[in-house]
Amino acid sequence: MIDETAGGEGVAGAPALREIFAAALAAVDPAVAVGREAAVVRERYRSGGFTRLVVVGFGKAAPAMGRAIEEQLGELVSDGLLITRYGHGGRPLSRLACAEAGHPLPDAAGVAATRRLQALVAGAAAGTLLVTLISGGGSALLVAPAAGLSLADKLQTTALLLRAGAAIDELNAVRKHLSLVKGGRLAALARPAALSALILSDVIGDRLDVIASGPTAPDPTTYHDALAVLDRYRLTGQVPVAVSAHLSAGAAGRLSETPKPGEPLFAAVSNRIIGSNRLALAAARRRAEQLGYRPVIVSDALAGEAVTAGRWLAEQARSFRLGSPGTKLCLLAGGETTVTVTGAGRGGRNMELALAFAREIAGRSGISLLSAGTDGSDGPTDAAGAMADGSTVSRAKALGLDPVACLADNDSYGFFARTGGLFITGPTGTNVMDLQIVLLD
Ligand SMILES: O=C(O)[C@H](O)CO
Repeated sequence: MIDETAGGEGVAGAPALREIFAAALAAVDPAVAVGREAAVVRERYRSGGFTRLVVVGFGKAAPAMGRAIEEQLGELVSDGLLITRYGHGGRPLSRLACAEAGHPLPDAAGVAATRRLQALVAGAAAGTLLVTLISGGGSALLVAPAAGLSLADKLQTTALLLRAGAAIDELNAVRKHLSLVKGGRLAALARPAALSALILSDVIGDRLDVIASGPTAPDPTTYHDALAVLDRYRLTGQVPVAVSAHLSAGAAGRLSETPKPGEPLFAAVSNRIIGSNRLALAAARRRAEQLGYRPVIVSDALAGEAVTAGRWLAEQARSFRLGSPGTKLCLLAGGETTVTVTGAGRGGRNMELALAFAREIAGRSGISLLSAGTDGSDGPTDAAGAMADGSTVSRAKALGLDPVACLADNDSYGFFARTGGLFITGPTGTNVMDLQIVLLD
């Protein structure tokens, strides 16, 4: 998946950090993950007596997943459409069409592509198996505003929630109740066809109803929950009038709810998580062991401010070092942190975490860290993340760089670009959040 990585020069553990990260990524390569499931889909198709196989997909990994389906099940595929982010389509597919659209904010191209996808799904008759490929970013890319709402209404609501710092389950509880396809409604549209969803999870806890706003999963949330989210972030009076009117009408029972757990329509739906951060962590653990480290997964749900997470990881490193002197250890964490931007610099959550970590371990030998996004991008930069060790801060100071000032300015990219810690992979084709690898040599 990644042929070559660059960066991390001067960081003591860089070669092992790179190897462990590459092993984690290989385990969640969409082609490998879809390949593992292809036999299950083929068997369902055969034993269920299906006569047509239609493929739809949406998310950042949709093209890679679609390509794997073509390779494994190509002769069965009658039709299909994928929707991905601008610039992520890659080389043309042979049986599936691929449309590109706006992400993280949806756009008119997304609405148009979703209309085509809805037509394909609604037209699937009994005897059709609809293979649905779902990955992170799906909420923005599969976009069909509910009746009475416009794309602008959805855009404004999403932007307000993102800026207010709403968690992904909260954001998606609202999105599900403003949509014709999210929150299980795509599965409803597919009836009487049967549906097999293959899902690459990019959310902590792998909740089916949260990943890409759960278009094929039962939705445990309600219009009341969506209104409660707006209330929690004091956005009730700020979202467009059409949005609050829609949610209030739903809460008053005047609109149909999203399909709920236990509804008969889900009897024909199989939702399978084929790749996740936990799977990546498990592969990282195996590779670390092969390299002679004792691996410890210290968190599979690392969230909150990146700086706080970086300090916490440094604290873990110090206490594991104290508790097991002389043992080669590999501490592993996974999840997705956030950055509250107050400065004018460039950076991303992984680089910011690594900078905070570097400050805490400054001057110590035998500790190194890699923090990186599995999709190969960290914030609006060309880096996946950064590496740091006990010499990072002194290298920075020798260059006249002040780590505290860089952190205050959210300029972690500038910091690591000059100290040599940037970790660059290019787009990896997958997305299962972030990984942190700490080596204690
Ligand atoms: O699309 C989304 O909703 C996020 O990437 C979480 O899956």
